[in-house]
Amino acid sequence: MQWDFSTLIDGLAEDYWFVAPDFVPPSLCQRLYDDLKALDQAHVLTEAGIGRQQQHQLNQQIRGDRTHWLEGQTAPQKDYLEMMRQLKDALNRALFLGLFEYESHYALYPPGTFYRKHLDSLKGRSNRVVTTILYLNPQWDERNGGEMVMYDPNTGQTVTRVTPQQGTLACFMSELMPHEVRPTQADRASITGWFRINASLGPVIDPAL
Ligand SMILES: O=C(O)CCC(=O)C(=O)O
Ligand SMILES: [Fe+2]
Repeated sequence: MQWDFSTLIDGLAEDYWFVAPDFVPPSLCQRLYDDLKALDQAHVLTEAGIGRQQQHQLNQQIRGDRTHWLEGQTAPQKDYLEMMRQLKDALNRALFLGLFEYESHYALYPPGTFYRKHLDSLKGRSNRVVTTILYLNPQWDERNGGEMVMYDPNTGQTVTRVTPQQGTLACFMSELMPHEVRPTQADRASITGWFRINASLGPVIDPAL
């Protein structure tokens, strides 16, 4: 299947962010959602940490989700990673971003959890360039909260509030757009991913986690 990313690319180029409901078809979303639920039932999701490796520290005050890296072990993961591969190529062709790879994880926020306002990439310190988030819950009830709120980097004003409804894709420049996950009152399921540039130093390459 060939995906058309022209509206996404225009939005990203103009505003540094893009959000579209029903961007990913329900059939693929539902297969991903079932895949995530099966992983959760198998108790393989891990509590998310802040930072990597040595700096990795659990911090429930900042974020409360459980995650699992997508590595293409199942058919729906393969299909989604193929879609993101096409998006990477389209972004590189249109915007010359030099994106090198895509790392992504399932995330499950249990009731009462959130992710405080943050940037996905600190200037000059990370190689995450573009963030993508696909929401997986069918029929999200707005009374459950759990919106993703994005802020203007200059004014701090709210730019958009995104309901985590199945099929909605959000996309933004990782270094620029502060955002947060408001407290959720129901299990909230998504796939967060980052397109990265290659931060290789000499012969040592820097693979995705
Ligand atoms: O799930 C979301 O809406 C955002 C998640 C997020 O900000 C992150 O994982 O860095
Ligand atoms: Fe984030």
